[in-house]
Amino acid sequence: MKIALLGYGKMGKEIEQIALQRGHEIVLKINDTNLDELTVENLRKADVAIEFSMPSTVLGNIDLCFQAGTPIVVGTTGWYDQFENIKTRCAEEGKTLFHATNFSIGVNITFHINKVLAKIMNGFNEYEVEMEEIHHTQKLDHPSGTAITLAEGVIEHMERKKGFQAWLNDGTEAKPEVSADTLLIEALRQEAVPGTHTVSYISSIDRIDLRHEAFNRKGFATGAVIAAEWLKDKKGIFTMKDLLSF
Ligand SMILES: NC(=O)C1=CN([C@@H]2O[C@H](COP(=O)(O)OP(=O)(O)OC[C@H]3O[C@@H](n4cnc5c(N)ncnc54)[C@H](O)[C@@H]3O)[C@@H](O)[C@H]2O)C=CC1
Ligand SMILES: O=C(O)C1=N[C@H](C(=O)O)C[C@H](O)C1
Repeated sequence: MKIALLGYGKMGKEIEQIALQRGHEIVLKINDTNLDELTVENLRKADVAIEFSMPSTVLGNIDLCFQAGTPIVVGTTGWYDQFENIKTRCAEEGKTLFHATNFSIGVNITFHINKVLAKIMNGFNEYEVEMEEIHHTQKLDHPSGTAITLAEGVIEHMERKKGFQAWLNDGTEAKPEVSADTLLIEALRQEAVPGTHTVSYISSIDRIDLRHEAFNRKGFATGAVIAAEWLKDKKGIFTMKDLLSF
């Protein structure tokens, strides 16, 4: 396949390696030094675009791919307030978009177990639930997209939680007081951490942790390339649940 990489930073470079290993060709690589090459005409030369840029640039890139008619795989996080608009546009205009807050298979297994665990813990009110995400210091958004998906999984299955609130624990703000029906997500930023997520259930006598720790970015990159391959000849909006068989 001919692939356009929209965002050639940490993830774009990792995806390039995996894509080449799997026999694909990179026909366009965009970062902030060559934005003049980011055109509808150039996007039409690609079978698929893989988008890992920034919260402030992702919507423009989705729009350009829709204009070009080029299917797009979106890994960028921090734009989900616009998700329903994009979903509607994708359906109305007959376009193709694959999105995931996390493309790693291990995280998607964790998403599944998280829902099962929340269903069980719904019956055990003596446990409080909280969440922690740790990422590298260059990360622009918080909480992470993955933490949002995990929080949504808990809220869907646990009656005593109705929403979530994020706390960037960087020393500038005290831990917020949250109401009993709010799930607190603590975001920590530490040098070079690719992504660690923990959902904890804590009672006065014990603690259960569901934790996923990425050792590097290979899992995210491999999942994104597999999604791009899977998307070939499909129309509509998809995510990892459509691709995986559990
Ligand atoms: N869904 C997933 O599995 C994963 C998602 N991510 C998300 O992917 C995004 C990118 O992450 P990183 O590669 O670590 O960031 P990064 O900061 O290393 O790379 C972003 C790149 O985008 C480029 N860029 C700037 N303007 C652009 C434009 N208009 N169009 C295209 N590219 C542009 C920058 O020059 C930079 O090279 C983040 O939102 C991150 O949260 C990261 C890892 C996994
Ligand atoms: O910015 C990152 O690096 C990551 N972002 C994604 C997220 O926000 O969940 C996925 C992964 O955790 C790495």
